[in-house]
Amino acid sequence: MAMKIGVIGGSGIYDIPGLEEARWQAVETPWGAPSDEVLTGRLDGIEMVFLPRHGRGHVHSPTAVPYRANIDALKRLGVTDVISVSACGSFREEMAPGDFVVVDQFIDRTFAREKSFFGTGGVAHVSVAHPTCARLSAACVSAALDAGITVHDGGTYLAMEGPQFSTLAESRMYRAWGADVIGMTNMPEAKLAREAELCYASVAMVTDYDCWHPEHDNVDVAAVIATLTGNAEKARNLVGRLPGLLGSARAACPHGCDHALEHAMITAPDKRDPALLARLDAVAGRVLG
Ligand SMILES: CSC[C@H]1O[C@H](OP(=O)(O)O)[C@H](O)[C@@H]1O
Ligand SMILES: Nc1ncnc2[nH]cnc12
Repeated sequence: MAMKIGVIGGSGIYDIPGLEEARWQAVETPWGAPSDEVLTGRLDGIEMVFLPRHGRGHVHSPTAVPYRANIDALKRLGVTDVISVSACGSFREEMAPGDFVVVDQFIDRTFAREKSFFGTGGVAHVSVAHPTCARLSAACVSAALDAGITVHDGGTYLAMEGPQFSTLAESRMYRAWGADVIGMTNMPEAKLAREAELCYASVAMVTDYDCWHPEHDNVDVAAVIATLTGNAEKARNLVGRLPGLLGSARAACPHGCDHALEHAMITAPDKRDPALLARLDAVAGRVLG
């Protein structure tokens, strides 16, 4: 199978320059419109699809990002591996602004979003014990090291609803829970990628110390943007190295991301809702036949 890399760009990352035959194109999905048109093209001979999570011009709030449409659109376009690039706050002294964290765990505190492609008439339960792909994450760590970025291999990302930043009590509590970084978007994105049988890795770029650190100012958008200006360049450098590391011929995922739905559907075939099955054509077509 051919490798096709999808990149979801977060705050401060609204395009990726340097794609060959780059073209912005609209994609329709049964879950509505994605955040924006997608940018398709090739990098070092590998097909790439880029999607700005909040839309160009940062239109969608974290709650309003159409997560299901975004993941469906990438799947529909034949993407096999998704790299999420996000801004985040840090709960650890040693994870400093400017550092990257290749996240491997999440605590999902979001509550106002559609979190699954499945539902009445088509119930499925996938495992998210290991919510990111270890193979793809390892490639991101290598790409970051090659690019001279200070990168932390693994970390727990707390996904909050927002759009307001955390209170001091929340920030202290999340630290005590063992969270390493905080953001507003990687959930339900990671869960939906798993349901769609896509390998998913999350590169979180530290922009601030949230509000827990006695020697740093409380986070605000100006601080995030100031750090992001440098981080965005680093992120593009990282992404530019991925085609060389991943290669064009893709072996099946050794961790089973691309077979996550194998034993997940529990609704009896004669009880399934044809309308829902139709919407699942791209996401679950492999198992629904
Ligand atoms: C602009 S500060 C808060 C905003 O930034 C992060 O966005 P993303 O995860 O898409 O990079 C954070 O999650 C909030 O949405
Ligand atoms: N401290 C923070 N909390 C939530 N989302 C963020 N994105 C960047 N910094 C953040």
